[in-house]
Amino acid sequence: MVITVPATSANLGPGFDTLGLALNLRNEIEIEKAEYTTIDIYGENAEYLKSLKRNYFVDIFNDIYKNLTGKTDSFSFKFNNKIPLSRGLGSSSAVIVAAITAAYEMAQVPYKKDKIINLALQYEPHPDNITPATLGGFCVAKLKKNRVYFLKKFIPTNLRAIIVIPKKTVSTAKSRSTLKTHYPLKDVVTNVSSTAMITAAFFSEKFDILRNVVEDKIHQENRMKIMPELFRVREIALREGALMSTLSGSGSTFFNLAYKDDAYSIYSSLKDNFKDFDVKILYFDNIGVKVYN
Ligand SMILES: Nc1ncnc2c1ncn2[C@@H]1O[C@H](COP(=O)(O)OP(=O)(O)O)[C@@H](O)[C@H]1O
Ligand SMILES: N[C@@H](CCOP(=O)(O)O)C(=O)O
Repeated sequence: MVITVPATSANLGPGFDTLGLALNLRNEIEIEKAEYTTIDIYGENAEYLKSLKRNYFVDIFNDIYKNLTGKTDSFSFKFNNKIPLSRGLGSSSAVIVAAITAAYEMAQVPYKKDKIINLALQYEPHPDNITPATLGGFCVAKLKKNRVYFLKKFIPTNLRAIIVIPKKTVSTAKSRSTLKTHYPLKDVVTNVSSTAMITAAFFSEKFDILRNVVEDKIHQENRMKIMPELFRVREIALREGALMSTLSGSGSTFFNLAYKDDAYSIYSSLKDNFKDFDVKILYFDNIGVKVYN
């Protein structure tokens, strides 16, 4: 069995722990029953992942598989990773969602994708990566009494993502611990209104308005201070015609949304100005986690 899962860009600026979308940059995992467990890792951060005593995917897969079957069978795992770790592209969510889905598939227990999302919460307590990683598209998600409520919108094919990936890693957990717990009412209103406008823009496909309504007062400026170059990334992207330019998740990646006809000029300007960063033009993913038997 082969399972693939997309990278995700969460928050989209003001939509902290709420908004996220899926990118066509996918991890691929090949799993077969075996006489004894083997793990082969290729692609992004392969040497680091091979150096770890435990594998996050295998641990989650075995947990869920044992809960479903009562057994601890052996499997061969072959990872071909395209999502860089700890760069704000939802690598941990991709692992969680793929591992849970794979366990259900190998256990041959029927499931719906909302089951995957709600089970993933036990490993990642914010739904803004796990929801688009599971469903694809643009997702708005709310956590209430340990259950995720979500809506998904297909992202039209005339849009592109231009992502700027610094070498610097950011641990999401550590980054979250630095955030304030109390905010002035005016800042809260800024985030509420901006998040509502972004959601409405995606659902109505009225994207031009994004140039004027994306503001965040909760986390971005604080997080971007660890890499001041990111303020310049945003300035150049918006100058070159990006519809919105936001920190991707907890960072360090910056996410830029553009019409496909504007994407290359934004890409070129960013590539010319940030030679040490990896800059990519990506299609969006509207499928989410996918299984090929
Ligand atoms: N492909 C992978 N295989 C195994 N573990 C992974 C993989 N991708 C991510 N992880 C785990 O998730 C951690 C990164 O999670 P996190 O700090 O939330 O970064 P991100 O912003 O990419 O989600 C890694 O340190 C590793 O423990
Ligand atoms: N809402 C979360 C999103 C984290 O995304 P990641 O891709 O950095 O894991 C947060 O802002 O902490």
